[in-house]
Amino acid sequence: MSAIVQFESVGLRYGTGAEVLRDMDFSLSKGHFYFLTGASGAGKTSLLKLLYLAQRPTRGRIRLFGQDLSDAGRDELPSFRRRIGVVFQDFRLVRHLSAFDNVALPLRIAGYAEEEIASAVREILDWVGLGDRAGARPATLSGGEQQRVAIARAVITRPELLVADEPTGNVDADMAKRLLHLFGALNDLGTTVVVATHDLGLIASTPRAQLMRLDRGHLVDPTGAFRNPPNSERAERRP
Ligand SMILES: Nc1ncnc2c1ncn2[C@@H]1O[C@H](COP(=O)(O)OP(=O)(O)OP(=O)(O)O)[C@@H](O)[C@H]1O
Repeated sequence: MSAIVQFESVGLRYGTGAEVLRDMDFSLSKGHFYFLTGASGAGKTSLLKLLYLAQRPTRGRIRLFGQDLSDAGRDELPSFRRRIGVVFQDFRLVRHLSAFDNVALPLRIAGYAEEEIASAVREILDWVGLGDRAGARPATLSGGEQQRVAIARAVITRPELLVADEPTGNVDADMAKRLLHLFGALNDLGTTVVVATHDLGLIASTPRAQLMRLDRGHLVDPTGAFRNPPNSERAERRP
């Protein structure tokens, strides 16, 4: 199985502070499903930012889709970003656009026909249980509803890599399961999924997923970290 992401001796610091990520050496296999866990402040969001190219590492090398990012110029980054779907912790919906238009945005940018966009957006909004709120602006939606719009927007293009930061933090357990099912369906279509979460129940209910655990900026047990649950025999048998 080929790697979609490779980190080699990667470190990240903000400004002149101490490194918040250090000695990151790992690779993610194409088409796999990963959970990223760790205490608050361990560096999960920072690691995801490196994955969706909102931050560059302060040392080391990252290869994404087989290309070394240190060789990529700023003008090349948008073409990488188009291949990545992101669910931000704070949603980042466009305030003056309806739920429908927020979800449609990536397809419009990619130049799809309006007819195609309409059916795709309706389908995904139904999936996340917001079929009847398509015309609502973000300010009139609850936190959980906004989160579901953000998820719909991130998955609508069937990205090669989906990166989600606490995507079920604002929804109830039933909706969390449903959203995980959606991520699973996308994963079945070949998308590599990386989900940062504190929700151990979610992890336990997703046996296909592998586990990455961060402890104060360090990936714990890089050789054994990619198992769910860690060190189980079942996980050992994965290809
Ligand atoms: N823009 C920034 N400037 C300076 N320090 C930052 C910045 N963003 C994060 N940090 C610091 O980096 C460390 C890791 O933060 P990060 O947000 O990646 O952790 P996290 O595991 O996602 O936490 P949480 O679960 O609370 O979201 C923390 O010590 C944090 O204070």
